[in-house]
Amino acid sequence: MVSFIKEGQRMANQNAVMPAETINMITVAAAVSAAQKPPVVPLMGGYVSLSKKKLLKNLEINGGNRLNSWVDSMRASSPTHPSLDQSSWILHHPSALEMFEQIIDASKGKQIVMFLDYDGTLSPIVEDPDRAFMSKKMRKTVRKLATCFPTAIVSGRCRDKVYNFVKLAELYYAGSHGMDIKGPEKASKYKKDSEAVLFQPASEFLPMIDEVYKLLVEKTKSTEGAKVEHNKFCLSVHFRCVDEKKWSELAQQVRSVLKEYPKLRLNQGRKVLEIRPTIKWDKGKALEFLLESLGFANCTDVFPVYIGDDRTDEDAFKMLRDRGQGFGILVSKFPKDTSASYSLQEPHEASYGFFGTVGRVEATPVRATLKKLM
Ligand SMILES: O=P(O)(O)OC[C@H]1O[C@H](O[C@H]2O[C@H](CO)[C@@H](O)[C@H](O)[C@H]2O)[C@H](O)[C@@H](O)[C@@H]1O
Repeated sequence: MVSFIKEGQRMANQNAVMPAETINMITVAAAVSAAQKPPVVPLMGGYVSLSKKKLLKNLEINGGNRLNSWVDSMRASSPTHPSLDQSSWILHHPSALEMFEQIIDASKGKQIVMFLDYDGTLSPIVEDPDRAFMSKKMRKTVRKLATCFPTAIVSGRCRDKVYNFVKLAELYYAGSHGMDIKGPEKASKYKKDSEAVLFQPASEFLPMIDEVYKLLVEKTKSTEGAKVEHNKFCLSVHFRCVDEKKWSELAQQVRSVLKEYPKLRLNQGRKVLEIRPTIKWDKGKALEFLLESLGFANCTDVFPVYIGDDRTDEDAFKMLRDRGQGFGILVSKFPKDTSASYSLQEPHEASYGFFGTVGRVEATPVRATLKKLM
């Protein structure tokens, strides 16, 4: 475990952290810029690339009004505001179900490792974040999948909470956007050594996160429908049940608290603002860390598959592209700029379609091997 921790710390500290403001500005400006442009067909699976200078200029054009930018960007990324052409997009991000044979061909002779986001991927998006339950059928499918491949859940949620939804002890869990990673309690058939995995690169931020949580709860209580969720190493401020006319007000409340905490940064998700430490760690780094702890650090015979629906999943999709291994699948009914290679329309497509098919393909040789042994 010690070696994983050291390696993880090295990975977390490797690059100087960009000042929180710069990161925020770039994130926001990218979204605003994309929303302002006419429909763009993304390059094969890639982001529309914008220079940093251009992004900052876009921010100036918006009068430096970062609050409205967050709100605009939240509207723009909401499925009710699609900005890309559906038919061109699907050509570049074909359905993972339809491309199943090609995907399986590409993974031949390699160890598939599955990474699954939770909200919007394994569970449907619902109004109350505490009631985003996963169906029994989905749980059964994920359980089956984990008997075939090493499987990890990678979520923005606090690890305990996501575990309570999924309830499968045999999985790896990366909560708080990958800042809280834990391996299965029981020995895993996939792990080459017996050391348990536990990695928390942002533990020094716990007192600050607790403090900001209390301040945010107090500050936002006047906004009807606002909800602050404590995700251990990060926080979520939910906009979903707030009247859209009040979104700017809520964003302003969040900003007024956050401006006193330059070591925390803000990202925008699905009708949510997510607050997290400015360490250089995200779902992509978590994916890399998990591959390493499973013994696949410099392997060419590993085939990671990451399925997710949100902006934060893009870090993992991009990591796979950069490594040139496996691929990402974006769960979305609507076209979005993405580094994922394939798409699925709904969470249930992921479960009953794609996972089920992968499970069946892998189960055949497993069964045959067992028969030989008996
Ligand atoms: O990384 P994820 O597992 O996708 O977590 C991202 C956020 O998911 C949750 O919020 C989203 O789902 C809620 C329930 O369906 C929905 O009400 C909300 O509007 C969505 O943003 C979770 O509550 C957040 O804490 C996570 O950051």
